[in-house]
Amino acid sequence: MPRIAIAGASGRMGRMLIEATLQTPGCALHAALDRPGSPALGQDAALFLGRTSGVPIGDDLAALAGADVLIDFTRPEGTLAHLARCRELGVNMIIGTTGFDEAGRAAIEAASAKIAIVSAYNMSVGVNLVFKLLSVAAKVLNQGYDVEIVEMHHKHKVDAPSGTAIAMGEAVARAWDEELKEIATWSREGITGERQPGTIGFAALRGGDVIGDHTVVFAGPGERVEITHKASNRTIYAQGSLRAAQFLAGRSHGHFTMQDVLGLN
Ligand SMILES: NC(=O)C1=CN([C@@H]2O[C@H](COP(=O)(O)OP(=O)(O)OC[C@H]3O[C@@H](n4cnc5c(N)ncnc54)[C@H](OP(=O)(O)O)[C@@H]3O)[C@@H](O)[C@H]2O)C=CC1
Ligand SMILES: O=C(O)C1=N[C@H](C(=O)O)C[C@H](O)C1
Repeated sequence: MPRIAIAGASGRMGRMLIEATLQTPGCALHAALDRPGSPALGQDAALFLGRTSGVPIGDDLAALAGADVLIDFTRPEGTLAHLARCRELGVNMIIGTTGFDEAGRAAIEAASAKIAIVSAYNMSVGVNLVFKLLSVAAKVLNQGYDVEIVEMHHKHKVDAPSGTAIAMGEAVARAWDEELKEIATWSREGITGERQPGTIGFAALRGGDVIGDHTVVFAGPGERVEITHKASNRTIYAQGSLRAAQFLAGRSHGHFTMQDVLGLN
């Protein structure tokens, strides 16, 4: 039975994860964390569900001791602080946070020599299937097709483009034997000149309560292929995270993705 700690306990994803953990037979809620100064500190982690779990929300990372896995959907700086403590304590991690820079990604990779980590910019089954579809589409539509990635999220999202959009761009770039950072056009404004062939364009829309929509457009001569995923409930990310926690049970180290968890690799 994985003993699960959850970071960002009062956040949008933290709450979904607490609910899913409490509802999943074989999973136990071990600790709930939020940042120092959070108004949620001291509350029962399940208060928002109108029930009690016996686990108060705290900011002391010592509460991680004895957990099998920390599920972390917070911010890069929070996740990296949690990563350091998990590494010391030998607690595995599921990382859903987006917006890491290269140094952050390298820190996660380095920590995976000591603890087992699943990190993924999108934990849903559907998006992970889309990564596969994109790889096939990009191999077929590899000449004369312009790729544009459009995403829309709720008005509270702080990073752009979304981690998922970046991962979709990476799936296309990989299929073309390219590095995304060499061929990405992250945004456009003003007199941009004509589109350069072989580039991947990104557009990020923000508004309302949109959970997460992503479309990859392959625009070619005389036709357009569009591959779209739309999230209508955050439970898809929580369920994927719990699958990842079960996947890590008994693993001591290594860096895995949701493709590994879902057997898509
Ligand atoms: N991989 C995936 O499948 C998904 C990834 N995400 C990603 O997960 C992250 C969280 O999203 P969401 O739940 O919507 O965000 P929220 O802002 O709703 O929740 C974030 C939580 O983390 C806390 N937090 C913020 N900064 C820190 C810090 N430095 N240390 C510790 N805790 C901190 C927040 O506390 P406070 O509110 O007090 O600041 C809050 O409780 C984002 O990066 C998002 O892109 C989201 C959905 C799916
Ligand atoms: O912030 C969100 O909400 C989401 N973030 C992830 C991302 O950046 O891709 C996953 C999902 O799209 C929701």
